[in-house]
Formats: sequence, structure tokens, C-alpha cells
Amino acid sequence: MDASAPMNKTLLQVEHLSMKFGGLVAIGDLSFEARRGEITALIGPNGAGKTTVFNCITGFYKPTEGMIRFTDQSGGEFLLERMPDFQITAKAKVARTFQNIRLFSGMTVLENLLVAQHNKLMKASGYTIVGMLGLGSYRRASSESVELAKHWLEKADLMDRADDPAGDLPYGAQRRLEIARAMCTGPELLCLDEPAAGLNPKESLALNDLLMDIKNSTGTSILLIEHDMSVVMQISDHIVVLEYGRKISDGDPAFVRSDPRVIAAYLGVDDEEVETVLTDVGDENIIEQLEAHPDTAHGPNTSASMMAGPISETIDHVEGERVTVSKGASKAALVEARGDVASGVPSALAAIAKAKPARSKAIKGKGDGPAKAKPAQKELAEVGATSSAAAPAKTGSKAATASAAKTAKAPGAKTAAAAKPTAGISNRLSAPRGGKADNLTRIKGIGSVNEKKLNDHGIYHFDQIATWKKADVVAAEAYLAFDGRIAREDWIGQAKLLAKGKDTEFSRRVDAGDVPTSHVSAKSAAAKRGGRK
Ligand SMILES: Nc1ncnc2c1ncn2[C@@H]1O[C@H](COP(=O)(O)OP(=O)(O)OP(=O)(O)O)[C@@H](O)[C@H]1O
Repeated sequence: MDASAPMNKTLLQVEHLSMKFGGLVAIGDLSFEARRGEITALIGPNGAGKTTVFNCITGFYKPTEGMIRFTDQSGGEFLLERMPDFQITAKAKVARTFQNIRLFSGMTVLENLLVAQHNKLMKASGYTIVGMLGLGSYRRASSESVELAKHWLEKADLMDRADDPAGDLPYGAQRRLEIARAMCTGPELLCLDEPAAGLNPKESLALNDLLMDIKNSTGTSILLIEHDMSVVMQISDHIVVLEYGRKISDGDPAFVRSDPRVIAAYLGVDDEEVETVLTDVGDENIIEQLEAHPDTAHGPNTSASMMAGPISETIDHVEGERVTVSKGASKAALVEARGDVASGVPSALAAIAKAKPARSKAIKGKGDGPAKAKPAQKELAEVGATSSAAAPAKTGSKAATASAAKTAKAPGAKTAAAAKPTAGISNRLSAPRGGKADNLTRIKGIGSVNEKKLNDHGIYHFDQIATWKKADVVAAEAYLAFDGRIAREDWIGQAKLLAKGKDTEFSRRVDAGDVPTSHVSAKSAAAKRGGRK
């Protein structure tokens, strides 16, 4: 592929994409573009709809509505939503990797790279055994395949492991092998779903290098889903942020990391976690300002907290824990709905600054973001969440934010708190055994809010969840207002492993402090590691 191909032209155009699963709107009217030769990142809290977007682009799902236009280097156009997945790979040349590594673990590293070129070889053979044995074109294609495999072995720093079974490689090397394998198909667009998940810092750096090399030397464009902000902010040219299946921000890393809508979206987590996120996005100033005084120029006006009403809807819907898309639940939408973005006067964030003074810096950092339409205003009106729901907040008081959030209920708001606790879970305990509960947030799908709810209901340990029967799952889902998510995310399977002291890919991320919805922050993970020395 030609790295000097015309750059900055639209390669992928997603228009008004929607995907519904029953009553759940996983993606709602999403439009964005990815440009040729760039790394475009798709970020957002757990359950925001990122993987669903990938699944629509790569043909795993047929979208409920919308168009996905792909323009190849020669100007050929494909409407991906109309193509079966194998044609998307073969004709449009879109390759992908998955959240969970899917290598042929019993094959060697080299074999994995050769198998990826199977189509090319079959074509060269004329699809006949005679062709395979005799045709010059097959022999040529075969030696080209080996050369290409060697090329990517080198790029991915795997040459010395070429003959080892792929399953024997360390985790980070397996991730690089997956990318190398995808590159052996000569893709125009490489879609990577959380390639840095579970990597240690050294492996993350090696991944960054590999992705930058792909960008600079091959002309392959990259669409990246990633939670690791150090990766996203360093290598992305363009970032699209989703929350509750809707786009809340779109721009370069500098714009996105100080966009009030993005910061607001991350305010669905506890204060300590907000700090982690802000630190993760690399703006040390924001953190320093957390200890500073209110910025009077951009600080709160005399009215009460802009966030008071809306937060009451979302406070029990920590990222990754809600199931239905609750209108008005999106804090980012609320910031936008109140005109803060469009007016250039970020009063919602100023209100956050009122309760959390330091964030005024982040507000100022927003810059001159483009004014956006305000569809969320309508949604806000529908749930009746108006500023009249606001509660007074004591300046600088975290408690004030929480109490404002808890006291101001928006009429019609559907909160998890409103879900009725049922008596149905069979194996409840009156207290954690030995006085110490397990960290249930190590199960993907349980954040700190729902962990507390489970504890309140007498569920403290992995082995309790591991032995849930169907009736328990139904009862737990009713209690947490989850619709089928426990089964879908296989909490029981995860709990079985964790109860045996084993790890999952997700629990490793929690333990490393990389998951904002867990109460294990990067800071405390680092402190623990330090303490262990
Ligand atoms: N096949 C499906 N059936 C029903 N619901 C689904 C399906 N796939 C995804 N969802 C739901 O759609 C929403 C978006 O999920 P998705 O996996 O796309 O989010 P995500 O942003 O990739 O999350 P994460 O960062 O945790 O991987 C979630 O509420 C999820 O439970």
C-alpha cells in the first residue's frame, strides 16, 4: 500500500447510524468521519456503544438505520451497511481485531501470519490443486506471503518468536501479533478494539510505536477503540467521543480533552476517579487546579447548581452500569442542552466548579469549540429536568454536590435507585465473611455504585455470584434494573474465575487502576504496588 496516498480525504463516513437491541438504543443517530492516513479514536465510558459501532462497520451487525460509506484509495465507494462481513474484509479491505484476543493459539506465530493470506494464495492457485503445485503465480504469491509475514514479524518485534505457538507468547506480544496478522491482509482501514487492554506500560509503548509505524509507513488508516488515555491522546489525530450511544464531542485531542461535554460525561464517576480521568488525559493543570480557588471569571453564577437535577438521574447510573438509555441521563447532553457549549459560556461546568472549584480551569481550556445544535434541550424538557430542580450547593463542597444530586429528583427520571430491591437473591449474607468483602468491581459490568447496592443486598463475595441460579440472576437484574446484562456479560463466569483466585482480562485492568468505574484508582494501584516492594 502506498503511504504517499492522498491524505486527509474522507475514508469512512458514518451518517445517522442507529442500532437498537430491543428497547435499548445502543447507538443513536451517530455521524462522524475518519480520514485517510489518520488514526481516529472512538472513546467513551463502558457501554457507550463503541464496539457496536465497530460491529456495524465490519458487518457483524446490520444497523437499524444509517449509512456507512467507505471510499477506497482508487475512489471506489462501498456502502458497508449493505455488504456481508466477508466482503467488507475482502473488497473494502477493512480488517479488525477484537477486545478478546482471537489468534490460532496452537499454530506458530508465522503460521498465523500466513493463514491471514490464505485468500490471496487461493486466488493465485486458481482454486485448483494443479494450480497450487504447478502455477508460477502461486509460487510467486507464496513467496510474497512469506516475505510479507517476515516484514510484519519484524515490525511487531516478533521475529525471534516466529516458530513458537502463538498461545505461548506474552499477552502484549499476542496483541501485536493480532495487529500484524490483520496487516498481512493489506487493509485500507484497520479497526482495533481496545488493543492496549491488559498491557503493561512497556507493552503499551511498544503498541504505540507499532501503530505509529503503521500510520507513517503503510498508509493504512486506523480506527481505534481504547480506554487507555495515554495511548489515545498520544497517537490519535482525531477523537470521537460517545456517551449513551450518542456523539458528545469530535475533534483533535487538545479540543476533546478540554471539552466540557467530555469532562461532564466522566463526572459519572466519583471525585477520585474524575481526577484519575483528568490525569489520564494528561492535563496536569486541571489536577493542580483541583486544589485551587474558584475562577471568578468563569465561576458559578448565583443560581444553584446546573447539574443538580440531572445528576440525580445519573448518579445511580455509573458508566457501564445502566442498561436503558434514560433521556436526560447524559451529563454531556445536559451541558450542551443548557447552551453552555453553544454560547461559549460554560455555565454548567462553572456550576461544577462551584462545587468543585478547580474544574474552572478545564472550562477555560475548552477553547472555542464549535457551536452545536441542541437536541438534548428537547430531551431535557421531556424529563422535566430544569434548573428549578437545582439544589443549593456549598461552594467547594463535595458533599454539597452529592447532596444536590441526591435531593433534586427530575420528574419522570428513571433511576436505578427507584428499582425495587427484591427478596429474590437466594444466597445473601448478613455481613461479609471475615469482615472483608471482595472487590466486586473486578467483574466487568459492576461499577462502584452497583457494588454498593449488591453489598446492601447481602452480596459481598465472588463465590456468591458464582453460584447464582437463573432465579437469582432474574432477581439481581430486577434489583439493579439491568435487562439481561448479567448473562450477557457473564458475571457468573467471571465470578467463578475470580472466586478461584484467577484473573480475567478486565480484573487485571481494574487491579492496574485502569478502569474508571472501579474504586481502584491508578493512584491507589500504584500506591499498593509501591507498598509491595
Ligand atoms: N448483541 C447485543 N444485544 C443486546 N445488547 C447489546 C448487544 N451488544 C451490545 N449491547 C448493549 O449495547 C450497549 C453498548 O454496548 P457496547 O459493547 O457497544 O459498548 P462499549 O462502548 O463498546 O462498551 P465497553 O467499553 O464496555 O466495551 C450496552 O448497553 C450493551 O449492553
